Amino acid sequence: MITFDQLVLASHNAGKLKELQAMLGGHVRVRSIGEFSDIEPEETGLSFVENAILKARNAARVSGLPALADDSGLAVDYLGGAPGIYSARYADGLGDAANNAKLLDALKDVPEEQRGAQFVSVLALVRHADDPLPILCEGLWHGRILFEARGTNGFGYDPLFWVPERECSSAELAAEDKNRISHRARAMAQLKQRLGL
Ligand SMILES: O=c1nc[nH]c2c1ncn2[C@H]1C[C@H](O)[C@@H](COP(=O)(O)OP(=O)(O)OP(=O)(O)O)O1
Ligand SMILES: [Mg+2]
Repeated sequence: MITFDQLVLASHNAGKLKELQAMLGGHVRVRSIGEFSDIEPEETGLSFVENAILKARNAARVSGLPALADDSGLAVDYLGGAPGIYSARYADGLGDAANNAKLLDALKDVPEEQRGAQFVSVLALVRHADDPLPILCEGLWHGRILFEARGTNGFGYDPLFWVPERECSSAELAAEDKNRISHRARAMAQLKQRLGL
């Protein structure tokens, strides 16, 4: 079993960091990549897995600590799984509001029953930068894309993601509730099991 007393979170996204900290904070001392570097590695992989490993290795390299990365995104059925690994860059780097506007526009004439989507999270944990055996965990969260934004909690595509099991949008969930049922929560539950936490 892997043991360590500190872990660096390899994310530059404040919303994601907050969620990962809330899920892990009680178990291990969590540091943030921002303490070590402001430079975001280019996400050149073709899969969530490749990008998660790439971000984790980069964080381990700059920090000298074990590192955990999340690569995540929204896969929309009607769009053949897009924006997927390109979710953060969907509107050419213009940010969450532009990404959400572009998605609403792409689905503007699509009826409710064809608006299915999944959030995907892959977590990669490396013990050091060259770790030959990263731990990988994944989580999916099924829902639907709304016709307009609802709610102000969370980040990213949360205002557009309808959560059938709660009958509200992801941005209308309290943080603690989202952190129990989200894609990231599911991946994290697996990771904790793997680590014996
Ligand atoms: O729970 C979520 N609620 C709403 N939106 C979400 C969620 N989870 C991922 N997403 C969206 C945000 C971003 O558009 C993309 C992740 O992109 P991704 O590259 O993994 O993260 P990022 O660039 O924001 O930060 P970083 O790479 O430094 O961890 O998917
Ligand atoms: Mg990113």
